[in-house]
Amino acid sequence: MSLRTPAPPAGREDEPAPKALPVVGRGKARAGRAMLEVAGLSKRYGDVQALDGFDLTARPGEIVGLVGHNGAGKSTFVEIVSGLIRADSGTALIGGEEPAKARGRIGVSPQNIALYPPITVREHLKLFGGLSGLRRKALTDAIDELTAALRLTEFLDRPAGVLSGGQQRRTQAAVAMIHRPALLLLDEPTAGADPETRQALLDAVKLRAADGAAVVYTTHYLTELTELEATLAVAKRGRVVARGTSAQLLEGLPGEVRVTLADGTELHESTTDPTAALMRLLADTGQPVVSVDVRKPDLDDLYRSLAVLDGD
Ligand SMILES: Nc1ncnc2c1ncn2[C@@H]1O[C@H](COP(=O)(O)OP(=O)(O)OP(=O)(O)O)[C@@H](O)[C@H]1O
Repeated sequence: MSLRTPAPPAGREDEPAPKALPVVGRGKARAGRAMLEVAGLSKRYGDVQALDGFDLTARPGEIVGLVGHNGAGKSTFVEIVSGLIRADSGTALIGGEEPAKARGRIGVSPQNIALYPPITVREHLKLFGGLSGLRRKALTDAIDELTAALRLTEFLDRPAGVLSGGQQRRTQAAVAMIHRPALLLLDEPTAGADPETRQALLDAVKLRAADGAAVVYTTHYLTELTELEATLAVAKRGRVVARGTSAQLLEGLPGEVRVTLADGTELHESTTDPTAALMRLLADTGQPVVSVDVRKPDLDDLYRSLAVLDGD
């Protein structure tokens, strides 16, 4: 890739936040040098500026939840860091090395399934584990452990092409993890997944992070990032506009209280104090209440708050 801007110094997340970032937090980040250091990445496709100064770091053991609207540039970032495409400018370093040199240290689960239909789950894992240097018992142990964690054991000898969508997603994740990469890039790994598939993936990701991998996990589901205890990076128009824990980023944002009355009337209030709002709504209903729903602030609320800050 073309690399024109200098590499960022180690530990840059310790520096004061640029003004554009509402919150900066380090979450579970371990001390020491970041495994992933991305600074000022730009990428243009014709008229579309897909990335426009994208910065992100991830430390060993940290799970970074990369969120943002469709088209914010998340997959383009993943493709550049995994060495599939080149940036126009900026730096992407994995353990201090460019993506092309760091391939063996990266595991990628792309947004679109990329498996070989005729070959089995076991053959996929033997192939990718073998390419990274795993042999004999180490390889079979790694396959057994990972497929058990991802609840894939019973599908080991089935060709990828006949697996269900959820089974393929888990196989894709297994291919990304088999060589215990230092950097794991998972691009919407649970898209379309049922609850069991989702849980298996989340459990496996947590194990890898506990093992010391730096993980970048793109998703549209905040609940997954809460379960993963991920720090959040919010992408917008090709750059990261907010960084912190979900508690930090959501603090002070209003959720919603909704009360449905017997005659079908719906009362709702956007509020940061659901108890007080509920008391207010219930005080003068004058008829039986059918249901009460309290919604905590979510990613949509976060995006809206950032849009207000940006003057959108
Ligand atoms: N190969 C390509 N050719 C042309 N435009 C592209 C290409 N890849 C991405 N883009 C454009 O770049 C922008 C960023 O796309 P990207 O896929 O990175 O967004 P994203 O945040 O991953 O979105 P989503 O949440 O929908 O997956 C979009 O406007 C997209 O249309």
